[in-house]
Amino acid sequence: MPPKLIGPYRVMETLGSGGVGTVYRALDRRTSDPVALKLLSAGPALDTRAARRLAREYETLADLSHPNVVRVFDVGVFQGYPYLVMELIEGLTLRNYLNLRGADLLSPSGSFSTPRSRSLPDDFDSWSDEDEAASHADDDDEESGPSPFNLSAFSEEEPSEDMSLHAGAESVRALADAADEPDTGELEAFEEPLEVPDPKVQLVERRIQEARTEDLNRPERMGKLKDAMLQVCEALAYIHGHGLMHRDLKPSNIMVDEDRQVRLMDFGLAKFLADDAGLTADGRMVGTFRYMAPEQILGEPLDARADLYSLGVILYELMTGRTPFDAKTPSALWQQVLEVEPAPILGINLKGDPQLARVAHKLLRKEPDDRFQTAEEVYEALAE
Ligand SMILES: Nc1ncnc2c1ncn2[C@@H]1O[C@H](COP(=O)(O)OP(=O)(O)OP(=O)(O)O)[C@@H](O)[C@H]1O
Repeated sequence: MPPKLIGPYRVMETLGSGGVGTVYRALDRRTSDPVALKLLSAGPALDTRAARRLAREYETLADLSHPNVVRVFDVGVFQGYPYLVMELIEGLTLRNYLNLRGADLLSPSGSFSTPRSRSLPDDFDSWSDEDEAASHADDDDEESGPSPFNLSAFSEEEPSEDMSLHAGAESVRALADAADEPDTGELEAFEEPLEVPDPKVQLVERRIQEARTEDLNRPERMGKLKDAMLQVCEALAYIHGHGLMHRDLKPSNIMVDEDRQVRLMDFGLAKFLADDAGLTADGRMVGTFRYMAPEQILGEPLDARADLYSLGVILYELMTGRTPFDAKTPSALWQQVLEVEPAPILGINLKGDPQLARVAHKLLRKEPDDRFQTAEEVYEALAE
C-alpha cells in the first residue's frame, strides 16, 4: 500500500517503480498542483547528514530550466527515505514511445492504454549469489502500472501487423507448416529432424526478421527517433554546460510528452546515491550496466563523455531492438563492455540508417577520446 501523504503531498497513484524507488502521481496540497514524487526506498534510511546533502545536491537541480530537462520542485525526507518532487510528465518513456503500435493503443473498450511491450527481455534472473549484491543495478526498465494519461496525441500511429516478434521455436515451426511452400519430404530420412536446419523454418525466421527490421525502420518511427535523439542532445548539452552529468542515462529515464517534447529525468540521482566509484554505502553499484561506459564500470573518474557512451547504447538499441552487449551475469557483461566490439548495427538491421549507425558506433568507442567529445557534436552529426 502506498503512503497516503508524503510531506505536503497527497499520493494519488503509483506511476511506476525502478531500481531505487517508486514514482507516485501526487497533489501538492498547498497549491493543488499535480506532481510526480519519487520516493527512494532502495538504500538505507538517511541520517541527518545525508538528508542535508540531498537538499544541497538538489538546490543545483532546482535552478535548472530547459524545455528538455524535467523540472525539479522540491526534495524532502519521508520516514528516513529521501523523496524528490518533479514535473509530472503526461507521456511515455522513450522506449514505449518508439514501440507504439495502433494495436497497443486501443484497448478493447476503446479507451487508451499504455503499451506494455519491452524491447528487451530481462534475462538477468539467473544470477549467482555473488552477483546478487550488484544485481539491483540492472533492475531497470520496469515500467509497471497503467498510465493514467490520455495518450490520444500518439494515436495517429498506424497499426502494424502482428509480426510475432518473439516467436519461439514451436510457433515458428507451426508457421512453417502453414507456409505455402512445397514439402520436399527430405526430413523424413532423418531420425532427429530437429537438428537439421529446416528450410521452411529458416524461411519463416527470415521473414520474421525482415518484418521486424521493416518495423524498426518505418520512416515515421525513424523520424520520431531522430527528433527525440536531437532533443536528448540538447538536454545533455545544457546539463553538461552546467557542470553536471547524468550518469544513468537509459530509455526509462527519457520521457516524451503528448507534444513529442522530450524530458530527461533522474540526472544527478546516481551521484547522490553513490560515491565516486559508483557504489552505495552498502557496496552496491548505482546505474544500469547495459548502458554504462567502460570507464564507469571501472570506477574511473567520469566526465560528460560517459553520458555520450550511454546515448550510443540507447541509439544502438532503438535501431536494432537489442543493446550492444548482453550477458547472463554482470561480470560477463562487464567483460564484453570492456573488451568486445559491438556487432555492426547494419549487420543486424540491414536497412538501418547508415548515418545514425555511424553516430551510434562512434559514441560506443571504448576510449572516451575516440567518441564524440560533446553533445553538441553529436547533435551536429545527427542533424546532417
Ligand atoms: N516525472 C514523471 N512524470 C511521469 N511519470 C514518471 C515521472 N518519472 C517517472 N515516471 C514513471 O515512473 C516510472 C518509474 O520511474 P523510475 O525513475 O522509478 O524508474 P526507472 O527509471 O525505470 O528506474 P531507476 O530507478 O533505476 O531510474 C517510469 O518508467 C515512468 O513511467
